Amino acid sequence: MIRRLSRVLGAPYARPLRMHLAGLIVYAILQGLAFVLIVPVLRPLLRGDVDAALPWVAVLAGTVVACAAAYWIQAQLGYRLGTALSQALHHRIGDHLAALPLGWFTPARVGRVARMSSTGVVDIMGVPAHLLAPLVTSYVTPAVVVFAMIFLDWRLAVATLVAVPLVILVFRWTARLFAATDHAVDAAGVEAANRVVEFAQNQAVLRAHGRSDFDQLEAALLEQRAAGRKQLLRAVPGLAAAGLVVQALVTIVLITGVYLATSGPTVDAAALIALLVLTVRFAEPLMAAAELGAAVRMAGNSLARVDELLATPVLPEPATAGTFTTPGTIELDGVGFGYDSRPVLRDVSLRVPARSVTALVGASGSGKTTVVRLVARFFDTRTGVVRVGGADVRDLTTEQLMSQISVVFQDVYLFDAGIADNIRAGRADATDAEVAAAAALARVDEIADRLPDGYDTRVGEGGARLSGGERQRISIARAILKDAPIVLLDEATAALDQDNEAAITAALTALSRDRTLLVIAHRLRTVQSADQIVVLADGGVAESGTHEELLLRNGQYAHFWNERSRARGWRLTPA
Ligand SMILES: Nc1ncnc2c1ncn2[C@@H]1O[C@H](COP(=O)(O)OP(=O)(O)OP(=O)(O)O)[C@@H](O)[C@H]1O
Repeated sequence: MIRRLSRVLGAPYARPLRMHLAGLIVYAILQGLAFVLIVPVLRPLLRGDVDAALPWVAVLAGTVVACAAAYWIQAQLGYRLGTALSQALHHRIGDHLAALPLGWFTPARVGRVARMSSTGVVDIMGVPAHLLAPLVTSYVTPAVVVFAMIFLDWRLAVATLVAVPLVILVFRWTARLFAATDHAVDAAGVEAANRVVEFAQNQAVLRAHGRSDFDQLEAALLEQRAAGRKQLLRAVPGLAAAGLVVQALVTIVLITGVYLATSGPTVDAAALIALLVLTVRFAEPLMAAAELGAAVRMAGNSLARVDELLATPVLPEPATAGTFTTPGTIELDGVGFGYDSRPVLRDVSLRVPARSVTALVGASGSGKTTVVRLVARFFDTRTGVVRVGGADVRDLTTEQLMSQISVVFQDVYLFDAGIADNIRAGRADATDAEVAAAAALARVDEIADRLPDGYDTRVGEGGARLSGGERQRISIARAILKDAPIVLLDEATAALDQDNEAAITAALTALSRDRTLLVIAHRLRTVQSADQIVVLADGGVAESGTHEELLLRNGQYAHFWNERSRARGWRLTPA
């Protein structure tokens, strides 16, 4: 666990972790020594020789003080280390998330990351903060006393040592019992947490269907309970046996001591008292050690999940920045891609010239969104090349690629901040005047005018206080402010009221002026007026051309157009 923690956090933390462990061992040894020192203190006292005991009392007092100091230092260190670890883990997770391909972020994974960075990190920081100390002392302190006992009274040492292999065996057995069900308990916990989030997020759908229950959550909670119960049932024999063996150890020491004391004056009474004090003092912690081991293993599981996340490959970044040979262009050349083994795109080639509008159309599931995601490098292609500004996107740094592209998707996410702050997310150093100009072009000024605090009105979490159309206008203002040469747009499918519709049309016209636009088009007007229409079907480009050219060709597009524009169906909504 410590080794893995050191590896995950890197060199700066490996040393403090090792130091903390060493400090704990020193503290445990000092504690053991304090027990052992009872012997030279008691020996003269039992003979009635107080003077001879005094120097040893001083040594004992010194050891106790040193022990208390060591305890204080290691407790401080452990707590500080725990807090620092939590911070470092959050940074490591955050840095890695920032470098992962955008396509990695599915809701289930986001749920897992949330759990990992909350309870998972708390579990992990608990190890140095408060689990390691009792675990180390419950093993090391008795070991020191038993070792010293070899020199004080070997028979008492033997009596203790016979039980040690048994203790070790039983503890390992208990650990194995816990470990066998750890994975199931853990997986059930993750599943239940994800389902709770899903339940909360889908309240609108559930209520619309008159449902207050959610079978999947119910099932996940039952599974979690069953997994916990199964673990307990399987581990109980081990825990009981551990308790029994520790009790047996105490009894063996007691019986041996009493036997030696009663069968003649051969036993060292002081050593016996020290050993008895130790066995009584450590019986309980030793029994608890089996359970503490389980908590440490749970933390180990959380750490393994963090490790797994950190091992998820990030998008490889080139060492040196690429060069744009044809700024503002997009090109897909023989692109093949699939989210899993099923190919979504087989061989897509298309070219979007600078400052032109290309409309992507095709049946639902034909891969329009996938094409746009590949241009923004949410994923890397399996075959073929995606070029932006003439450069292979894999040769561009994320910063370079993102400087070329603005993305306006349907599921616009706004931060719970003011309208102006949300627009400024497009370009952090924009002046107020620039923000206002972008807002005016995207007709956001109309929204700000009717809100109580104007541009400073907070939009609520995710922009909840605004309508879908209003959110999209803010996102268009963001893109206008960013002023990237290429705009990737997923046109809204939802029907908008007339005002919003007109405002968005005006905003999009402003956005596409002098820019390259690749749009997943749903409105007839957008498709009709595009410089180029690309029809996707069967994982490839079925046909491409202008509206007139494609109608003349009388192929798939003409067929769709005639059929669906009459029925106002397909994926095109009338302007
Ligand atoms: N994240 C994902 N994981 C797995 N499969 C996916 C994922 N996203 C899309 N797909 C699948 O890839 C195929 C193409 O989806 P895509 O969203 O690109 O189509 P689309 O043409 O944009 O569809 P629509 O018009 O309905 O939005 C679909 O079969 C879809 O189920």
